[in-house]
Amino acid sequence: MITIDGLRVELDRAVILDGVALTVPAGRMVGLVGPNGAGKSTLLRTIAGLHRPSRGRVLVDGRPVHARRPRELARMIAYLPQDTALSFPFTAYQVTLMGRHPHVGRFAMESAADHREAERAMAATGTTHLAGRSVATLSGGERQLVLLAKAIAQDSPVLLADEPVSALDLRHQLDVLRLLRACADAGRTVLVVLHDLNLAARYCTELALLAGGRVVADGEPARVLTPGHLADAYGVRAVVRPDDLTGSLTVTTLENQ
Ligand SMILES: Nc1ncnc2c1ncn2[C@@H]1O[C@H](COP(=O)(O)OP(=O)(O)OP(=O)(O)O)[C@@H](O)[C@H]1O
Repeated sequence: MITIDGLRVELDRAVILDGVALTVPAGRMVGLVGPNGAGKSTLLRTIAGLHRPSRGRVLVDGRPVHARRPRELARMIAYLPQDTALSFPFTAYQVTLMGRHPHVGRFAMESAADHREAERAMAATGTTHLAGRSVATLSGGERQLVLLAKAIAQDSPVLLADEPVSALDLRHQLDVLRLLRACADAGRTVLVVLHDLNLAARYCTELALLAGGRVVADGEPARVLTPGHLADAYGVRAVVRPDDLTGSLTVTTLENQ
């Protein structure tokens, strides 16, 4: 579904990503992990068509993202940004319903089916009780969940989420990652930026570890989360062990190198 090859992205004449290659088939949930400033958000934004590669290519469903018209791209890709600040006083329901816009005719109103999708997305993200609230008055976590509802309502084959659990409590973190994984299991392609390596190992089918604008390692969590890769990428000493309870890997950091 997503093919990235020899990707170089420059912003304000600085090279942010270089030589990035990544292939993500449908039905996978890939966690983008790596230190601050590694280029994770830039990579997600480039796949979303918001940055233009200076070299290489980003194909979604076989076509370069930049060759697609915005509306067509919005039907292919839902993008949940890291910054969830919303300055307009729309209600949470109106914001969620905006996820349906790529599917609504130019001068048409949302159909009953669009409303049903929005309601379903709010139920799936546990935000139904916020429907009538102005998004300007929501807490950071509530806003993050409503923007996820909007992305889910968009019902696109590709879902890109930049740190979707950064403002969430323990319970909501699990709910959201379970929901994203269910989207992948249902055949969507999910790319998610996460800082919590334990959650990433538990919920993602694959990981891509970025550092300094390059992919240090990618593949199954056990291939990526090795002490050597973590030392290279983060400059920390870490122990990686299987967790008896979850069955996935856990990373314990010992100290900075
Ligand atoms: N418009 C820009 N002009 C110049 N440099 C930029 C621009 N946008 C981002 N950068 C730089 O690119 C690098 C990668 O940024 P990016 O936001 O992709 O990192 P990240 O891995 O998502 O980091 P974090 O985990 O802190 O969110 C950073 O050093 C950042 O300062």
